[in-house]
This record gives sequence, structure tokens and C-alpha cells, in this order.
Amino acid sequence: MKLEKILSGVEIVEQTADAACEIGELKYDSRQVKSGDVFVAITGFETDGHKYIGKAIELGAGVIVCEYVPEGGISVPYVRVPSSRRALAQMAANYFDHPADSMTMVGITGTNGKTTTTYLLKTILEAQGHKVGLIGTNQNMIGDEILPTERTTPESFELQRLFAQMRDAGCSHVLMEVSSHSLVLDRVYGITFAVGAFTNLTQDHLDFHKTMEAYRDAKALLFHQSKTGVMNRDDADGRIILAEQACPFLTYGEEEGCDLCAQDIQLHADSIQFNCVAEGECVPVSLGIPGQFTVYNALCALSCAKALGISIAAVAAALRCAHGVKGRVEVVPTDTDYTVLIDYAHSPDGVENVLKAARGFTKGRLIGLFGCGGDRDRTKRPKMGAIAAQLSDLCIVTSDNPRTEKPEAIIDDILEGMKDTKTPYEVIVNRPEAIWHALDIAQAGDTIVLMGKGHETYQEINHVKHHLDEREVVAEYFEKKK
Ligand SMILES: CC(=O)N[C@H]1[C@@H](OP(=O)(O)OP(=O)(O)OC[C@H]2O[C@@H](n3ccc(=O)[nH]c3=O)[C@H](O)[C@@H]2O)O[C@H](CO)[C@@H](O)[C@@H]1O[C@H](C)C(=O)N[C@@H](C)C(=O)N[C@H](CCC(=O)O)C(=O)O
Ligand SMILES: Nc1ncnc2c1ncn2[C@@H]1O[C@H](COP(=O)(O)OP(=O)(O)OP(=O)(O)O)[C@@H](O)[C@H]1O
Ligand SMILES: N[C@H](CCC[C@H](N)C(=O)O)C(=O)O
Ligand SMILES: [Mg+2]
Repeated sequence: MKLEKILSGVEIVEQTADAACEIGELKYDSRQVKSGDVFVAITGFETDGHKYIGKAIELGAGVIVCEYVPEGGISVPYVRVPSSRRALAQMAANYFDHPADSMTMVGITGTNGKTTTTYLLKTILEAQGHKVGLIGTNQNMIGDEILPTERTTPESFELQRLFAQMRDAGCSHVLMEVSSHSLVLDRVYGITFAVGAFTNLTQDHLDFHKTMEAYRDAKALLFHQSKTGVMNRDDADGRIILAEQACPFLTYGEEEGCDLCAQDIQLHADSIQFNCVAEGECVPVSLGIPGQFTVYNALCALSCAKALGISIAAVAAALRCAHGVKGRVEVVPTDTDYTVLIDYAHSPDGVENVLKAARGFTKGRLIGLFGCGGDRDRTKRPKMGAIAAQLSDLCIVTSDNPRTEKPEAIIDDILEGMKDTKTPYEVIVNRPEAIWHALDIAQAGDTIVLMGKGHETYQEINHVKHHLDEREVVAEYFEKKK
């Protein structure tokens, strides 16, 4: 491929490279560079890619894309750009021949509910006969094929490569979670979404965004690249984003006046039901996932589908057959007279929602087991502790991906929010031991809610992912009991 093709549309400040030269692949990590590749130097949070330009040249980089020329100069032709992240996104789209342009793109942002909503929409679109690509926290999918992932929203190069795979496999639609990180870090730069949707905004990721306003502004960026917006009008931050009118919006909520409104809501132990009222039409909706928040996820999926031209009646029919999502209010089979749930609640709001949902169907005690991620928003820890204590009958505080922090220090932050509670709690640092203890003390009618790990099958400690699947931990407990 010629350099000029890959640079098409990229804003350039200075160029010493010959536009007609042939280039290899596009790399943003010097360690991956091979002979003839273009190396894009990105200034990051941990380190600065410009420091590795020399290393990339040693490995054979033919052209460097950078924001500045480091001291000592660059010994191969280079292209200087105002933003390396944007240049990478644009170059990646050029490299793969703009795959997103030939598919209908749907992007979902918000603190909670993105994964669940994308899965609901996948079911809806597949019922309409479409082949669908899905990109998100749990995994990426091309139709039924599963592709493992590390990120909720991949880096722009990997994202465009994934789009190309989806296009080549015949996907007509791509449903993707658009994380706030990805919006700020230009991973989705240049993509036009047919529909962009917002689920809600509550505290998370303040380590990265610093303030809730900055976090909201990050989410709002999605609507500057969406043709139609879908907005939860019951959410206060959603209403602020709506008022900016970055694109035409379809609104949903429980309050009257929304374009799609949920009325006569019924919450059951294993499902929800409501009437979806839109443009005078009233369609009964039922979905086999419990929790008040499921009403919102269903409404969000209904609104996205409506924005794509699918009738509400057809959506309601598809939702009747929709399954739950791995690690989201997932019931673990135990053959006991108590219930074990695995859920991905990892924010104060998530903890509140799942415990309230579980309370609705728990006859005995509610046992909340959780930890908080290391190297992530510290200020959410005491809040999660306080809410878990307030809404559980017994808490077990443990570890959840301590990463490079000391597990005990993270737990201390959580306990700060629990010090005034009358709810009994125990600290068991080792998560499998904590789960076994919860199973040891469970009685008939109790519900144990294992929060935070959801679909994850690892415990990340000091950059190493140790295998930990909560389903297996529960199964091993009963195996040992036999
Ligand atoms: C805060 C954040 O998102 N950071 C991401 C960002 O890292 P960074 O810009 O700080 O990169 P850096 O490590 O400083 O390195 C700078 C540059 O030097 C390069 N480099 C580095 C070393 C070397 O030897 N040679 C070299 O060329 C790196 O490849 C990079 O291009 O860009 C990297 C490359 O794409 C990402 O891997 C990295 O994700 C980190 C690991 C991460 O944990 N991100 C999480 C917080 C995240 O993105 N989460 C969201 C939301 C989760 C959710 O709510 O579901 C997600 O979308 O997953
Ligand atoms: N609409 C919602 N409102 C509030 N809480 C929700 C909602 N949907 C799900 N939850 C709770 O949040 C958890 C995470 O849900 P989900 O994985 O769908 O969200 P997400 O936005 O994809 O999260 P992430 O940011 O980690 O990708 C669930 O396990 C549940 O406890
Ligand atoms: N994907 C989110 C949630 C992770 C949940 C929890 N398991 C943790 O590690 O904090 C994140 O990276 O912040
Ligand atoms: Mg997700």
C-alpha cells in the first residue's frame, strides 16, 4: 500500500516522507514493528511512544508518524501530525478501506447497561434476519463466532481490523459498546454511528476523568458522531446531553413525554414486564432478566431498534426469546435451597441496583460479596461499601483485580464506607475462600450475590491474570462436599 493512501484525510503539520513510497503495516507499539512498517508514536499515560522511535527504526520502521521530533532527530522519513491518536484512527480506517462505511453502526455508551443492551439488540436484529457484529466487554462476536477481547472498546487499529473482518463475513450491522475512555482517546474517531445511545451516568472511572462533568462530556462526544441519538430521559445527565442537541434524539424513560415510555411495570423474580407506549401504540414487553434496570436496558434496545426502522411489536416478539448475558444477574446452578448470583456490578449504582433486584425475590438473607478493582477510581470504594452494607443483611468484603495495589489497602478504602454500619461484615482477602465461606453460611431462602467479576475468568494481580472463574469456584465447593 502507498503512504499517500494511508494518509488520506489525515491532518499533517510537516512531512519528509515521500507520499508515493510503499509501506508495510501500521503499528503503534514499537515492540510489534517489522521491516517497512509505519510506526505511530503516541504520548500515553504510562510512557511516551516518541521514546521508542529509535527502537522502531532498529526493527525496520520505514516511516514514523509523530507529534514532535525528539531530540537527536528521526533517521527515517517522518510525518508530523497534531494528534497521533486521531492520525492512527484515520490511517487505520484508510488501511482497511473504511469498513464501517458499508455497515450500519450502533454505538452504546453510559456507565451501566451497555453490554446487556448490545446483546438484547443483537437478538432483535438477528430475529430480523441480519448478520450482526458485536464489540464489547465480554467478547467480540461475528454472528455466532466468538473472538476474545481485552478491552470494552479496542484501540482504533484493532477496531478497524475487527470492522473489516465483520464486513468481509457479511455483517450488515455492528453493535458496539463505546466506553468513555475510547471517546476521549479517539479510538472511535471518524466513525459515523447511524444510532448512538446513552444508558445512564453514575460514578465510575473518576481516576481517569477526574470529575463527573468531564465524565459526562466524554459520553456526550458520541452524539457528535451519531446521525440519531437514543437518550434515557429519566437520567439527569442524559437530559443535559439532550439539551445540547448534538443530533436529533429519540427519548425513552418511565416518565410521560418520552418517545418510548414504559408503563405498568411488573418486576418478577426472574423477569420483567411492561407496556411500551410510543406514538399512541401500546405494546406489551416481557423479558426474562430480572431487575428494575432491565426495564431501562429493554427500553434502550427498543429505541435503538425503532431508530433503525424496526417495529416495536417485532422487537417485543424478539425480546420474549432473549437470554440473559453471562455474568449479568446470572444464576449459578447449585441444587440447594438458596440462590447464588454472579453479577458484574462494579460501581455504587450497579451494587445498589443488583442488591435491590435480589432483595425483591429473596425470602431469607441477602449476602453481598464484593471487592473493588485496583488502579481504578478509589473514591467509589467507600461508596460501594456503604451501599452494599445498607442493602445486604451480611457482607463479605474480598478482592477484585487488585492489579498493582495491595488488596488490604483497597479493602481498607471499602471499609471506610462501612464503619458506621450495623450490618455484620467479614473480610476474607482471598476471593475463592470468601466465596466458599459464603456458601458455608448460606441457609434456605438466602441469596448470595457475587458482585464485580461477572463474565471475568481471572484475578489480575501485578499484571498477571490468574485463572478464577466464580462458576468453577462454586462447583468445586459442592464437589468437595460430596
Ligand atoms: C487509560 C487507558 O485507557 N490507557 C490506554 C492507552 O494507554 P496509554 O496511552 O497510557 O499508553 P502507554 O502505556 O503510556 O504507552 C504510550 C504508547 O507507547 C507505546 N509503547 C510503549 C512501550 C514500548 O516499549 N513501546 C511502545 O511503542 C504504546 O504502545 C503506546 O502506543 O492506550 C493503550 C493502547 O491502546 C491501552 O492499552 C491503554 O489501556 C489501558 C491498559 C487500560 O487499562 N485501559 C482501561 C482503563 C480502558 O480502556 N477501559 C475502558 C472502559 C472499561 C469499561 O468500563 O468497560 C475500555 O474501553 O476498555
Ligand atoms: N441500565 C442499568 N442501570 C443500572 N445498572 C445496570 C443497568 N444494567 C445493568 N446494570 C448493572 O450493572 C452491571 C454491569 O452491566 P453491563 O455489563 O450491562 O454494563 P456495562 O455498561 O457494559 O459495564 P462496563 O462499563 O463494565 O462495560 C450489571 O451486572 C448490573 O449489576
Ligand atoms: N471493565 C471495568 C470494570 C471492571 C470490574 C472489576 N472486575 C474491576 O476490575 O474493577 C473496568 O475496567 O473498570
Ligand atoms: Mg460493558
